[in-house]
Amino acid sequence: MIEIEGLSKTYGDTPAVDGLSFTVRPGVVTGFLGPNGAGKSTTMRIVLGLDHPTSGRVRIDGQPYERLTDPLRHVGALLDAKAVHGGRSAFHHLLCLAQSNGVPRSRVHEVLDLVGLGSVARKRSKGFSLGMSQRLGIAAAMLGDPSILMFDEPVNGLDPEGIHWIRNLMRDLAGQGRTVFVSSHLMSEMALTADHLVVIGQGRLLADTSMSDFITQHSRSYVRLRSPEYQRLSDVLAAGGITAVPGSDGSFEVDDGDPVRLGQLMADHRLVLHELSRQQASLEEAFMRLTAGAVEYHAHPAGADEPAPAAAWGADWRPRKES
Ligand SMILES: Nc1ncnc2c1ncn2[C@@H]1O[C@H](COP(=O)(O)OP(=O)(O)OP(=O)(O)O)[C@@H](O)[C@H]1O
Repeated sequence: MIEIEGLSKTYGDTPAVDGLSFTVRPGVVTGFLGPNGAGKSTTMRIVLGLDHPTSGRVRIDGQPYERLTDPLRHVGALLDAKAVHGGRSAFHHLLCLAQSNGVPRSRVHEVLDLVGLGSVARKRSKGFSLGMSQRLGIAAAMLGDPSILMFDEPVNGLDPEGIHWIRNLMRDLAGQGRTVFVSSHLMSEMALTADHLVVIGQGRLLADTSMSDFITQHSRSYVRLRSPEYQRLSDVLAAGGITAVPGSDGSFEVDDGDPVRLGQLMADHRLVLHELSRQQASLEEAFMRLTAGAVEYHAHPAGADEPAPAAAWGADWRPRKES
């Protein structure tokens, strides 16, 4: 596992990471989320010993990275897909890594086939597309058959087939009992891939929880009802003591409503419904609500003189208490 304890990193006056503590466990895919500049890449670089923390410590299977013998056999990482010597072929790039980590040559062929680059193994990597470079980076991460894998934005540049492939790969790796730690800004993809989430903002920990708990705690859940008899629906709800707010398309929304109870109530009043559906916000909505106050970079709305105000949406929203 990866254990991070009281980690801080300051560049000049900029605190990139600020007192972070969390543990990434084996057997599940852990998503690492945060707005731009939140400190995700800095944290991952420190885990790999590529940067030194200002304070705090990181342990990989109980040891600091520098103490690992043949580190590629313990932890494989994809941080920057384009950080490859462009004059080298995919095969030679991987062979150099293999030789310096006591990995047999045969494994190079294995990982090239695994990521689908077997047919271009002898081509120089400078001609590779972003998606091909990502696949080469994933091959490098897998080279030492490590128990811990870290991927920084691995789906960046991949086509839909590639995205599907890496989603299954990460889930398979976790299913084999490995530790999989992955950052991405693609929330829909993260929702399908990760079981657990670590969310940071401005270098600080905002959440360390399961995917389902994160969505439940940081989003609104409600039941939507729609009927051709709008006024009768409103009256039946009010008579039943149910607080409902008008939604779009002539619907009503009942926060934390029970669809069974609502359906029975409507049946008792012989009211025709065109919709009775439970609505749960997406990971994207939950993420935006949680991090609204921790977003550093805001776009200027077209034609506006001022930038969009920080935390404009969701600023007054509070996470629900755990029951
Ligand atoms: N080498 C560096 N020198 C100075 N400042 C840095 C350096 N690396 C990162 N930073 C700063 O540290 C903060 C965190 O950056 P980091 O790249 O870790 O964030 P991130 O969460 O990975 O962002 P993104 O999602 O945009 O990739 C930012 O303010 C960034 O400008």
